[in-house]
Amino acid sequence: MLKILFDHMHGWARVSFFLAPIAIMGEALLDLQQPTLMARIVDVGLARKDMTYVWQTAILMAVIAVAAFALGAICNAFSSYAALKMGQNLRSHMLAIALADRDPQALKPETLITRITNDVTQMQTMVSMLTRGLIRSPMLLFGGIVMSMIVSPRLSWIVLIALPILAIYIYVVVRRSLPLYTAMQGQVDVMNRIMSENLTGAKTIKAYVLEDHQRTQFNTENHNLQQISQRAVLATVTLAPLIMLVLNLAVVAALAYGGNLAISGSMTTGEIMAFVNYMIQITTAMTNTVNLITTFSRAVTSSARVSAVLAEQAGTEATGTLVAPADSTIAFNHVTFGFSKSRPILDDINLTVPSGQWLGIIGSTGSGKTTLIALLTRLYEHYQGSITIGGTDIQKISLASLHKKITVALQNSLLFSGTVERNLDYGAPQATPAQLASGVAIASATEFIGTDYTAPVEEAGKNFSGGQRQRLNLARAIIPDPDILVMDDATSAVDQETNTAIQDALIKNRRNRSTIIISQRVPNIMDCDQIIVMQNGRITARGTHDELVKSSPFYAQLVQTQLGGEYLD
Ligand SMILES: Nc1ncnc2c1ncn2[C@@H]1O[C@H](COP(=O)(O)OP(=O)(O)OP(=O)(O)O)[C@@H](O)[C@H]1O
Repeated sequence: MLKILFDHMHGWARVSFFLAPIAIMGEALLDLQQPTLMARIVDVGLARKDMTYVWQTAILMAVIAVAAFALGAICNAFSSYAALKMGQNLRSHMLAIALADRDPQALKPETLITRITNDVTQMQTMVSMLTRGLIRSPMLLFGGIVMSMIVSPRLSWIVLIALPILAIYIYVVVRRSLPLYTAMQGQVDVMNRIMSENLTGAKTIKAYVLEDHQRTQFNTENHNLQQISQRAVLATVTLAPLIMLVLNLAVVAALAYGGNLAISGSMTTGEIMAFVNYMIQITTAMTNTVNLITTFSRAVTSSARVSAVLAEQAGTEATGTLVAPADSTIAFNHVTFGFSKSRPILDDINLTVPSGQWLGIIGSTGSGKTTLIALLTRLYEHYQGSITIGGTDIQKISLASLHKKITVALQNSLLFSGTVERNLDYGAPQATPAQLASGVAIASATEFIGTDYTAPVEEAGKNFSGGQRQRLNLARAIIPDPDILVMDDATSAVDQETNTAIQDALIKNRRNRSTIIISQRVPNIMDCDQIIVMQNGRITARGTHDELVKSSPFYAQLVQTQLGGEYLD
């Protein structure tokens, strides 16, 4: 955990982290002087009726109080700065890892959100408390014990009885409550997942009239959270009152026994007052230590969850520094890939798409078409065989250069909230108005967005229909003018007429661009230079449309179903 903290504190934040405890040490030392000075006012000043001594000591106490205040404030400022900077850096780092993660399944959004917000906040609280409390509380605790014994050695048995009782009780409570707090954090993750499913899937839930089912599921988990929280709270509910009870009993014992000693003349009033004050300091320090232990343990759980995210970095550090070659020939050489070792999703794929050619991919659902593109864009890298572009292994090409060369329009690409323009120039911030207009026209999006690109886009583009969203996505992929354009079922929700218009516009503007079209619609791919048929992770047939209708029963069947018998002749 400390490594995570240090790694995310730089410059002044790190200096502040070390200066804060020094300041608080000064504050604690000064605080420890006050009860002794108070005793002197009573025992020396008041007893001798020496008002000069009383005033001098009182002024000294006031100066010490102001100095302690200043040191406390300095410590707070330093520790807050260190905590805020650490949190800021850690959050940015985690988000960068999440964005760079090329396996979107690895980091689940709902747990990621709790980790970036809640868990980092826990760690920030711990940095503040660590710098303040880790030094101050033990100093006040042990300093208070030592000082109380020096000031009133005859009352020290009260401390020696009270403190072990408290220490044992605190140990038992903390041991019982810590696992419950850890379980609470896990349950918050579950709640976040259900909340996010309910909110994002609201339409589906309504369509299937599943409101009651979802409500029951939510209420069950909500009840579980309440139960765990209740058990955690119950485990600690007696702690603070017990500390107060022991303190009060100790004070009563000090007054009773100390009073006796005072009457017999073997102890002074000031010594009793100082002892009582030290007892208050000791119990306050104990309460703070308990809070520190709870915060610390929560932060330990949080840091384990945060470090699981940071560990993803090992898998996300992109290799490759080369610039993508000008030649766009794509080659898959004996590529085999699976999410688990037992089940290959792509099995010995061999494929060449010469520069500037069009490739059509058709096949059964789940046959690995999208995965093929995921490999080409380096979303997953643990495959056997090699993939090259222009003869260069794609793993040697920098991600930035690769993604400039290839753009992908997916079936369900996300639109970001903002304006149409912000979405269109996402991959090409320098695009000119003419380039934007050209991309929009090719994607047949002009009819519904017109030429005013300042129109608003709501969260996830929900103020557009499915087909309109796809056309905006397609425009976004075309605007950077990539050498290789991939369309993965990118027009599946678009009506037939618009689909044909898009096909025609793509052909008209093809220049020398390689294009890969994944589609279940034969008309979308039938004019491609090469078509591959995929089934169960393998390429089972390849050729032109005319060749495939003869050689592939699967393809011929699709043509028969979608276009009718005359296309088979
Ligand atoms: N992240 C993942 N983890 C585990 N399995 C996955 C993952 N992504 C895809 N798969 C599995 O890989 C197989 C191929 O999926 P892929 O999306 O490539 O198929 P597809 O041919 O594009 O299908 P469709 O036409 O339905 O879009 C499927 O069986 C799918 O269940």
